[in-house]
This record gives sequence, structure tokens and C-alpha cells, in this order.
Amino acid sequence: MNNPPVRYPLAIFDFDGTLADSFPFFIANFNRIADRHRFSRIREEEIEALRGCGARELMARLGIPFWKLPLIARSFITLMKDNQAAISLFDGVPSALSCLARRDVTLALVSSNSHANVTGILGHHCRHFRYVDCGASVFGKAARLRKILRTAGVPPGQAIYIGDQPTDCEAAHAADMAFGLVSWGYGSAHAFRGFRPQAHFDQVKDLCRIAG
Ligand SMILES: O=C(O)COP(=O)(O)O
Repeated sequence: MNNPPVRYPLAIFDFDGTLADSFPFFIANFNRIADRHRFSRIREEEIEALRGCGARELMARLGIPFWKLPLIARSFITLMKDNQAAISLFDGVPSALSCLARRDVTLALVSSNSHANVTGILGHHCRHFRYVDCGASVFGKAARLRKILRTAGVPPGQAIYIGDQPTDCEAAHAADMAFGLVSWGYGSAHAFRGFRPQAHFDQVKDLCRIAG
């Protein structure tokens, strides 16, 4: 990991692929949702290449128009709601969250997933989060980040958004915040070519370094 140059008093987390290991569930259900919403199915051997695409490129390759995104997101969210037990947090996430909370980092979460799924999967680890903002559109996270900054009264330069997708990085930078990229998420390193995350986290336990 590149050590963050400063301690970040406010750390905002993405959920899927960052805290929750939902990629296997996403892939297992992908073609079912593709059939329902009439976009391209994927084959096992395409997955790695698709993880290297940004959201716009992915949508173009799969034939997903923007207007279908909320409908597709809703289908995944509903499916996940009925299968929450199949999704767990990445190993080490609970101790990383309690380490940060213990060291007085304010924790928040901005996700495009639903509040019910996020809180259901986090379970009692939810207690570490001061702010939880769910239901953001994939391209609409910057406004949610700004709202948390305002509510928390923290200047953007003292906050970091930690996520796994290029859209997360774009949102953080649009909100003038630092972005921390995790290596265990949906997006592969190739998807981040041309992006400049302020921090890289190679292992979950590295997240504790946000506390300085
Ligand atoms: O990383 C993403 O953009 C997707 O994750 P989210 O569902 O928690 O928003």
C-alpha cells in the first residue's frame, strides 16, 4: 500500500467488493439478470477481461443502456435481499473497522446497494458507522459523499473514500476527496489505468493505516 500522507479523520467505505465479498454472488446470478433485462450474457472466460473495464465500457460491451441501470440494480438488490446469508464480509473487515473506530476515525458508508442489504450483511458491525447512505446510482455517488462531508463538518481534504471501482474513484475526486483503492474488489488493476488513487490497500488489514 502507498502510505496515506496524512491520517484521514473521516473514512467513507463502498460496500460491494470493498467490505462485502459479493462478487461470486453477482457472477452466479449475472446471466439470470441478463436474460430478464435483455442484455448480453457472459461466459466464464470473459470475466477477467470484464473486470478490467470501467462501467461505461462494460455497459457498451454488454449492450446496457443507461435507462436500464436502475432496473438492473433493483433486480440484483432484490435477489441479494433473499440471499443475504450467502454473502459475507471479507476476512479481516470486522477487525479493521473496530481498529479504525477505536483510533477515532469516523466511519461512513456510501453504496448503491440497499440499506436493508448493507445493514443485514454488516450485522452488528454496523455500529461502527456514523453515517450510512445507500441507494446511490452507480454514477451518482459524488453527491452522497458531499452530503456526508457537509453533515460531518469535515473538509474534503481530510476524508478518504475507499472503493473498488473506477466510478468510486471518479466520485471521490469529484467531491475533492482522496480515493483509496482496494485490490480485492470487482474492478481489476487494469480498470484503473489513467486513474490516480491516493492510496492502495493490498490487504484488508492495511485499512488500519488510515488512522495514521
Ligand atoms: O463499487 C461499486 O460501485 C459497487 O458497490 P456498491 O454496491 O457498494 O456501491
